[in-house]
Amino acid sequence: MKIKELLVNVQVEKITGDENIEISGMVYDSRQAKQGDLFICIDGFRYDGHNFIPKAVQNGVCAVVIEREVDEYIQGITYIRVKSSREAMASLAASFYNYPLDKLQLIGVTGTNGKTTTTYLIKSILEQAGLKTGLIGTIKNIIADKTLPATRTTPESLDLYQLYDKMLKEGITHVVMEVSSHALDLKRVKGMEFAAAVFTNITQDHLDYHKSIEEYLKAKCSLFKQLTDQGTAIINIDDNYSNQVIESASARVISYGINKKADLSAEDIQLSPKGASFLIRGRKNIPLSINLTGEFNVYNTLAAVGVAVAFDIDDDSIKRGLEGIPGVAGRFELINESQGFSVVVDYAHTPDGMENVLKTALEFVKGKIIVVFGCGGDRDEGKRPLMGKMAASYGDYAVLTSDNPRSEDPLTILAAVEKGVLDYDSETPYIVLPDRREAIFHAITRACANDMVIIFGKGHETYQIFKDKTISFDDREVAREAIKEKMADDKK
Ligand SMILES: CC(=O)N[C@H]1[C@@H](OP(=O)(O)OP(=O)(O)OC[C@H]2O[C@@H](n3ccc(=O)[nH]c3=O)[C@H](O)[C@@H]2O)O[C@H](CO)[C@@H](O)[C@@H]1O[C@H](C)C(=O)N[C@@H](C)C(=O)N[C@H](CCC(=O)O)C(=O)O
Ligand SMILES: Nc1ncnc2c1ncn2[C@@H]1O[C@H](COP(=O)(O)OP(=O)(O)OP(=O)(O)O)[C@@H](O)[C@H]1O
Ligand SMILES: N[C@H](CCC[C@H](N)C(=O)O)C(=O)O
Ligand SMILES: [Mg+2]
Repeated sequence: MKIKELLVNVQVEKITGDENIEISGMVYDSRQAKQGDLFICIDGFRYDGHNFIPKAVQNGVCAVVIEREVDEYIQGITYIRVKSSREAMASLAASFYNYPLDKLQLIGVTGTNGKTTTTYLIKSILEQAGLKTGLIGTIKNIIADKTLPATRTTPESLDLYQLYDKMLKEGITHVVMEVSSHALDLKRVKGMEFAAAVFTNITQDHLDYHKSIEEYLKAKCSLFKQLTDQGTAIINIDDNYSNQVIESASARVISYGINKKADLSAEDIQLSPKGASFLIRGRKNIPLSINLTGEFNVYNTLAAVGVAVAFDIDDDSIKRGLEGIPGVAGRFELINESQGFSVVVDYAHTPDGMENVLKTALEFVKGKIIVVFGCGGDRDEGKRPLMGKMAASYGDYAVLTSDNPRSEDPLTILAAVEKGVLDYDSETPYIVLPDRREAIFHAITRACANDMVIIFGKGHETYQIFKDKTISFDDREVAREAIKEKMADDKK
């Protein structure tokens, strides 16, 4: 494709060099550049992509997109200067892949918690209705029967278009994706129009990035300005910020909730460790028995039903779709080795997520609740004491441990968490064990009949990120090992 043709929807400030040259691919990372590629320079948080132009040229790129003047203009290379490289990337990718979104129905899910779960529920309903649905999100990206690894919740615009293109080639008609606040702020979904957008909730997280809850909310709200004219906003009316989200919606709204009057609500909610049963009321009246527990999953279900209403899906498909899901990996996943106590691996990594799960556990756990958790390094520091407070207020015993310390010292993170435990309630017994394996073994060794050990924070993750290395680590595998060892010891 000629550069000139690619630039139709891009606001170009200046072109230096030949705009008639052909490009064969696009990249935003010099390390991935190949012969004939266009390299898009992004001025990032750690590096400035403009500094890697010589490296990209060495790797064969014939053109670059820049957003500032550079010291040296290499001969034979076409330079396209734009106002914003990230915005230009989204437009360039759309035209490079020949506008796949013209033929796909896009459904976006945003909110602090519940995005992954809700996307799986939506996919399941749409597929029961016979609609071929692709999925993009935290755990993995799914295209028909293929799965592709996910490195982030919402990929960069270029990677998104690559996925849409693949999906279209596989006959997919609907795409359900998580849209993180980072993605909205960093223009990863710039220019993409959504047929439906879901707002799950906003609670404390990511204030390292957004700096204030208002900025965080503003990023989330922007998704609802990207709805098509016939699109639908599906909004959790019980959330404190729902009004602001509704105000920003450029299309019709379907509300859902349990406490306030809503278009879709739930009644007669019964929870057990294995699932929940309830009646959907309002725009749909459907009795349901799902394999996901907790009131928060009733909310996620209502959100998915809202999308089904938007697409005019029949009740049978909705029921089969929701009841057919066995659970979502690492979300309240029960680890069962026939031990006499329960072990749960859950991805809660915010105070609100923890509170929801702990409140759910209190509904049916007869013994003690033992909580194993930590907080991510290089992430919102404000949530650390708050998560400590949740463990102290709902747990009977807390094991504070590492959860992806990244560039930080694990003990510094744990000191902030410990402060939350102590400030809330100095009576709750706890121990600090930075080694996560040791922490999980310790918790499981202490569990007695009818207790529940809840291991928070890493869910489906299969790694632990430290300053200098990333190691393989899977809470579910380690928990199984610990249970088996305890059962063998108990027999002795
Ligand atoms: C805050 C954030 O999102 N940062 C993302 C951002 O980083 P950055 O702008 O700082 O990029 P950078 O590393 O400084 O590099 C600048 C540019 O130089 C390029 N480069 C760099 C080195 C080199 O040798 N050659 C080269 O060309 C890079 O490819 C990039 O284009 O752009 C990078 C490239 O696209 C991303 O990898 C990086 O995500 C990092 C890994 C990250 O951790 N992001 C998290 C916070 C995130 O996005 N999370 C959300 C929400 C999670 C949730 O709650 O669900 C998500 O959607 O996953
Ligand atoms: N609707 C909800 N409200 C509050 N907490 C929830 C909700 N749904 C799930 N959770 C909790 O949050 C955890 C993460 O859920 P999920 O992966 O669906 O959220 P997410 O928004 O995709 O998270 P991420 O931001 O990491 O992508 C779950 O393990 C559970 O503890
Ligand atoms: N998407 C979230 C996931 C956090 C999961 C937790 N294990 C951590 O590493 O903090 C983030 O990147 O903030
Ligand atoms: Mg997610």
